[in-house]
Amino acid sequence: MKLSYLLKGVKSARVTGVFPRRGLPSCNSHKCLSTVSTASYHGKQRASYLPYLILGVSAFVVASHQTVQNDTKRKSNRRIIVIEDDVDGEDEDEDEDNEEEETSEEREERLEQERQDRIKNKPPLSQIFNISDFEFVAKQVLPPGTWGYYSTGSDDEFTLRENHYAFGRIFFRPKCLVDVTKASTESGDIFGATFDAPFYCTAFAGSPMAHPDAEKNLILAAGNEKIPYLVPIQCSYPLDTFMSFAKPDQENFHQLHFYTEEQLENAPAYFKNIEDNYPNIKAFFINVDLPCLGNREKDSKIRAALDPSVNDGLSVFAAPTIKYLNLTWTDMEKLKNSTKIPIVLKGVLRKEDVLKAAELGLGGCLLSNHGGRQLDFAMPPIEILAQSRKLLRENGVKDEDFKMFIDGGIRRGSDIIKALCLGADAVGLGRPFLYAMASYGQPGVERAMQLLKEEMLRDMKLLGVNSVKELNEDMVDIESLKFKGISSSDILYNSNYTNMPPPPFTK
Ligand SMILES: Cc1cc2nc3c(=O)[nH]c(=O)nc-3n(C[C@H](O)[C@H](O)[C@H](O)COP(=O)(O)O)c2cc1C
Repeated sequence: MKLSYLLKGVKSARVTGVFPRRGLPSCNSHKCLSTVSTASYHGKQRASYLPYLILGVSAFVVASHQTVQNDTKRKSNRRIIVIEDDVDGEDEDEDEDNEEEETSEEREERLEQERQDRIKNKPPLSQIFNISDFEFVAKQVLPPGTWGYYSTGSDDEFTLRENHYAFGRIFFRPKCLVDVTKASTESGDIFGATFDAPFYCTAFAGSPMAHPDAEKNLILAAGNEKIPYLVPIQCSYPLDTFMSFAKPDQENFHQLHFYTEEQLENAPAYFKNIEDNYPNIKAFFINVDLPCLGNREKDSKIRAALDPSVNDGLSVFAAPTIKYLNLTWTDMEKLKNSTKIPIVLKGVLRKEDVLKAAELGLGGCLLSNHGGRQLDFAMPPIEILAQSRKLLRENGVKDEDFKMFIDGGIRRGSDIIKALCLGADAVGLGRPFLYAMASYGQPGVERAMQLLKEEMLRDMKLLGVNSVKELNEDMVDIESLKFKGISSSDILYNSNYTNMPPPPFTK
């Protein structure tokens, strides 16, 4: 294997999709994502990485030699081949020469061609076994600028990682000898609706960069799988067109945020329109986590590395200048009094605010840190959930009177079950469905939903429960939940452990 190959890794390309039809800044020039020079970026890094890499690999070879004599020769030979290839530098020089000769247009074309090849040769859906597989494929087929926008967290991304890792600190206490032949993932009652499973596709901007049909994939897949979709206010279709894609009996939620005082003043009229014309929208989820935008540094860095002159389109998402309306509890009370549809606060991050929302008579809270994209070091929602239900119950708020949702880092059926055990009525997933859509369109989103249902059902049976109603705190051990950032590593075990292979590309 050659160093040049290792360093090239994921290649970049020009964006081919269109950005929003409506409501969002246009990116039709594609310049914002005409990324282009991942290779030259990597190229620049090469010179400085090379000595370290050689030193590192050499040290590894020496260490292996001392510890495992018998096996050393074979192993080190393999490693040395890597080094010799690189130290020898023939291919490397050749590559560099080629790069020097290549104009930026040629490079752009080559990178785009390479991405198109990956799109053509992507693994069939039948090779996708879990949500991480979708992520792997999306990372390969999306232009790097788009990938950066989707995958970024804020600042150093502690919260982004903790969202997911927190689930790894909860363990199950399964019951044995239970008849689970009738187990079902069907949700409980959520604002008068029931679904095939208690998870939903959450609201996110930027779908048109993933697929030309954008959010249409999501609402159709959600309808076929009987899963709720949190229809985003930043949808790239006008609301009436978009809702016409839904099945007549398909029930959904609607996410809202406000940019201006005028929009806030017009909210009652907007609510009335929904009440009169879209009775299948069962709740409004209003953002309370957007007094300003988080510092999505990875996104900015990737774009800057790709093209320092880029200053339009997508950058507006990460720009500190974008202004949302600074809502307060007083606004929320007025909003609540202006509609019959239950209001859920999206982005609550402390149990005291959950109680306040319940006392205000709101419909529920969605514990969310925006997928780690707003305040870094905000707590993982699953941990706040464990505290919040307890506080609500202590204050006499019945579970059925106040709905709890969480999102962020949920990637497995077991994560969904853990959240239900700790008092969630349903959980939201964002990037998983975004990546499934980017890689495979509507069938991908449906497959992602099916996988989660299958995982949920299997785990419920293994837990010894038949329905989501039976999932409660007694089924989990959360002793370690509060110990954030701690990971134990069994080096011996890990050195023998083989990583799960990613889904194979056909070429
Ligand atoms: C690319 C992207 C765009 C998003 N845009 C919005 C948005 O416009 N409004 C909103 O309320 N949340 C938005 N979110 C946050 C999601 O609603 C949700 O909180 C988050 O994705 C959950 O984390 P997960 O991606 O780990 O599942 C966005 C998330 C992503 C990844």
